[in-house]
Amino acid sequence: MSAPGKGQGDLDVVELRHASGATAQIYLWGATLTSYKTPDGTERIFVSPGALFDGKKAIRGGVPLVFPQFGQPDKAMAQHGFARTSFWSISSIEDHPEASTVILTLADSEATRSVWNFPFSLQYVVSLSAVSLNMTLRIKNTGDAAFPFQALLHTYFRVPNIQEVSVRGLRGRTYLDKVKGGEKAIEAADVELPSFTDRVYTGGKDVGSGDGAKDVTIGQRGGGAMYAVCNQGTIAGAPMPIEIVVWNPYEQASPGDLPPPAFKEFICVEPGLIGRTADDFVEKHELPAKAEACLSQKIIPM
Ligand SMILES: O=P(O)(O)OC[C@H]1O[C@@H](O)[C@H](O)[C@@H](O)[C@@H]1O
Repeated sequence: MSAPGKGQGDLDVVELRHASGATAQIYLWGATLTSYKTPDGTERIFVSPGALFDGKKAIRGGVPLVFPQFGQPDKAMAQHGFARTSFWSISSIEDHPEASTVILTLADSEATRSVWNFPFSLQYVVSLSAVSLNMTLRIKNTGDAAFPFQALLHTYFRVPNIQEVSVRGLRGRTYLDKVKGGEKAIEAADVELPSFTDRVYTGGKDVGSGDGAKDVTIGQRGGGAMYAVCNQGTIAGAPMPIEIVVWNPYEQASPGDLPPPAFKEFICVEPGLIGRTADDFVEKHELPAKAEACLSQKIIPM
């Protein structure tokens, strides 16, 4: 039976337990998913051994939610926004034969309005089945005027060794290389990460067509896939191209709460609604008054 409980630092968590034996754990602090185990008991998500569970700093690892900004274009707001450093509320926890599901919510408050003055409500649906984990962030503009926003699911996938990982499905897409000062290039091959990597892949023309072309797989170089990942997004009902951030800091850029060599054990592959045009991340998306945006990632461990 899925249920709320207590996690590290005495923080509130929801434990999802599906009848198949699959489990997941989501902290109300940041609505951060910190564990996803398949029915065989294998952990699929990485959390840093240096992660803080103090209700102050974002949890390093898991699946932090990035909203309403990516990075820090607006210096008055924290990097990656406030969703990952807010206390969320439980709306429902349900166990059904096909899936166990939790719904968490967050709405604007004095604290959020002081850094981003828009009314909104977020709903985060995490659904665990025998074969997959599905995370969907719904963003509702509850106000009377459109607002600009960005959103990502900042997933830290657990991998045996970052140096042996390759990401398939991004070939042919333009990317912005943050390690090279924002230089643009077209991806010619499967993505490998032999060193510090921080790239934003644009949503290709094929992306969002609903034909499965948006799928990305994470696997061993020259070997089999470890994860099939399906990323989708809509704004006001219209399918959107989904950008994908691929990040691993190696030792060079590991932050303080990620003590080396912990970087070896994950790859971030983060679907996002980042920029309004396919190759421009400067102009944010707009969510019209009363409209809803939706961003989801489905993970199928192989
Ligand atoms: O340290 P943070 O705020 O969690 O961010 C981690 C990384 O998140 C990625 O999404 C960004 O592309 C990186 O530039 C950033 O360093």
